[in-house]
Amino acid sequence: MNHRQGQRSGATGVHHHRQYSDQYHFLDASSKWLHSSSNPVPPLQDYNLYGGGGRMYRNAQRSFNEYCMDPPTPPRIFAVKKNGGEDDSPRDFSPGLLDLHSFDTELLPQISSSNVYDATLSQLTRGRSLDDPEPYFLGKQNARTRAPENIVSNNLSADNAKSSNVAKIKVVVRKRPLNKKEITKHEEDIIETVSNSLTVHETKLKVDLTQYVEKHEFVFDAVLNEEVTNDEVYRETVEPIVPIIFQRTKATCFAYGQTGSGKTYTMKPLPLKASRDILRLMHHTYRNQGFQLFVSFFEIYGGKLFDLLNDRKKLCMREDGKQQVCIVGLQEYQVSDVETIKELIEQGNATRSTGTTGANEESSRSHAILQLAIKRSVDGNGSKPPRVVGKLSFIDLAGSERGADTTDNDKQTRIEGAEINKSLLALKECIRALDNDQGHIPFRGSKLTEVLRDSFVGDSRTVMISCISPSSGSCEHTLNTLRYADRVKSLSKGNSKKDVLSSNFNLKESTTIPISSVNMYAYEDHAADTWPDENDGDEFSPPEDYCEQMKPSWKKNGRIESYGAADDKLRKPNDQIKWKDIPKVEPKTVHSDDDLNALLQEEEDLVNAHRKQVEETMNIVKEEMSLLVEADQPGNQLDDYVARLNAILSQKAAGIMQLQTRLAHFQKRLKEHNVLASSTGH
Ligand SMILES: Nc1ncnc2c1ncn2[C@@H]1O[C@H](COP(=O)(O)OP(=O)(O)OP(=O)(O)O)[C@@H](O)[C@H]1O
Repeated sequence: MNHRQGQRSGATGVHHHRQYSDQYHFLDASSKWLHSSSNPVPPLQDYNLYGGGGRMYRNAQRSFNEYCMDPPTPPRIFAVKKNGGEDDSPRDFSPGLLDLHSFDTELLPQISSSNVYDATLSQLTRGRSLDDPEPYFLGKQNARTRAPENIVSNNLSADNAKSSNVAKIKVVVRKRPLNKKEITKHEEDIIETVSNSLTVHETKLKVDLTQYVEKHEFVFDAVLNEEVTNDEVYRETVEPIVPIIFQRTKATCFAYGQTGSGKTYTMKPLPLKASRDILRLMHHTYRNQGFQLFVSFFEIYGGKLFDLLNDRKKLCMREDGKQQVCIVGLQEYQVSDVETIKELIEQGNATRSTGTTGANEESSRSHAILQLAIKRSVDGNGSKPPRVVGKLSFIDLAGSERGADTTDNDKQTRIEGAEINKSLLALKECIRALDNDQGHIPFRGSKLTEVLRDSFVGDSRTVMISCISPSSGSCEHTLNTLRYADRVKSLSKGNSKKDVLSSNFNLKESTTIPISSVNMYAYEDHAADTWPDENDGDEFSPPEDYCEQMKPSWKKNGRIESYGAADDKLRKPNDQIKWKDIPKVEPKTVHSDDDLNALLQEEEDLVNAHRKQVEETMNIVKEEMSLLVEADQPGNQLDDYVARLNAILSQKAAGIMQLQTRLAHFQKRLKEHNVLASSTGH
């Protein structure tokens, strides 16, 4: 019997503590009490009380995360106040707290958040216990009638809390407000959000030119509407993963969406907010434990790496004997205050290559990766270089709409677009593999996924923020973005079909990738610690002939094509196309990296051919419409009508046949991969 069990007595397993002041930890709405240095968090002991609802809940969750990183002892009782308080909104608890839910003590809903502190800590520090009847703040007696060991055995150890509290893949959608341009053009807001679901109201035309609205409903882990602030975005996305990177967990968070949808607006503040929290943890929770924070920032352009904090020095990526990826020569800065981090981020952003698209003047055209690495000295006296404990990288990958425009005459722009599309395809494969705990991760599909290699192995987390524009003019892109997000979400185990409530599309299972740009925040590797020396090797110089310093030529010559034109050309594929015939690509389909590359290329070709076919179909439909109008006119020429209709139908049939042939070929390739992958055990 351990110390804790020894403290229990009676048939109900009730605790009897009489020295309360240092035995309770209260997590209330008042973050000043929780986090201020003048009022440090008391050591967590037997009882922990969490408030629920709105800000109080989030603070509770944050503190819970912190606590679970390094609990002195497993907690005994968690009290959760829910469905009440200031915002009075019922809330679901996150998986981590859900575990606690069945063991909680519910506080009376009428106790407001601001009163919880008074109603709890002040009571208990005055000598009352949760064991004592205290109707003032205890609603139900759950905690006092449940055996404490149930709580201990229900995943409240640090490790379990770590893995259960933050979902492996989280998909969040953020809708931005209509901008001035859209308002001037009288574009409508077609996105309706309710809780974690959203509906796209797509206006469509029938053949007789009458309008109708098609609704597309989606459900995600969270849907953030136009009123949600960047602070709230942070709390919903990155904040929960900050504490776990102290425990060797890798996290990937990326924003995805068409140009101008708000990716940069959404992602830009996140690294700084994360740094602030990391430093706070280092200075308080992990004070004197030897943790250090390092910042690095680089970009991938045209498959090459450039250091954004070192005069755009060209970098090289190498793999060590353990297949750890490292970026040779990447400059890392040790930081201990938020101001310095801010300056570094600004410096990197200013160095980053951006270009102007028709839709967004500040459009980014490369993938930028900002890393926050947490390291720790193992020997305590600083004689050995610190080793990486965890890293959180913030990646901004953008500009792929230009790749979508197949009519783009600018070769450079087309190459950029193709590279980004390739990244998206490869990323999807990696996330698939990640969520299926596959041994083989197809990270070689693109430079981006190669760099992110370590994000896809071991205990890692992925957060994807899908940014969407609310305007009717962006409907096609918005649907593409949401389908991609939905596809990523459906990769989560047990999530497969139920996520789309009533989608009219069969595209969900298709092999298409929406053509949109991506911004990512991602975790990067521990590789710098293991290459070229297996044990430490934090600092190393690149081989001279390996990394020559040079400025990219596109810096002077690059130009960005107008994006707006592409908008009209992209249309949802005709529903009659038998997308449902396309087999679902299971993760096992990947055999080797070369195979994957070839497959990715074919997928891209198929998508391009499909797009072209849709464009042609649009033209044909226009022709058909005018033919119908003519046919309705008095005195029309029947022979002429029949001949033209014949020609149109033949043209349509030929286009469909062509695409079907290509599709059948691709299906065959997918099957081959599947067989190969199965036979080789991948
Ligand atoms: N949630 C929001 N609230 C207010 N303004 C927003 C929001 N999201 C985006 N904006 C504004 O919309 C414009 C475009 O946003 P942003 O530059 O973030 O787009 P992007 O998706 O990063 O585009 P690109 O892919 O071209 O880089 C900016 O002026 C930004 O300030």
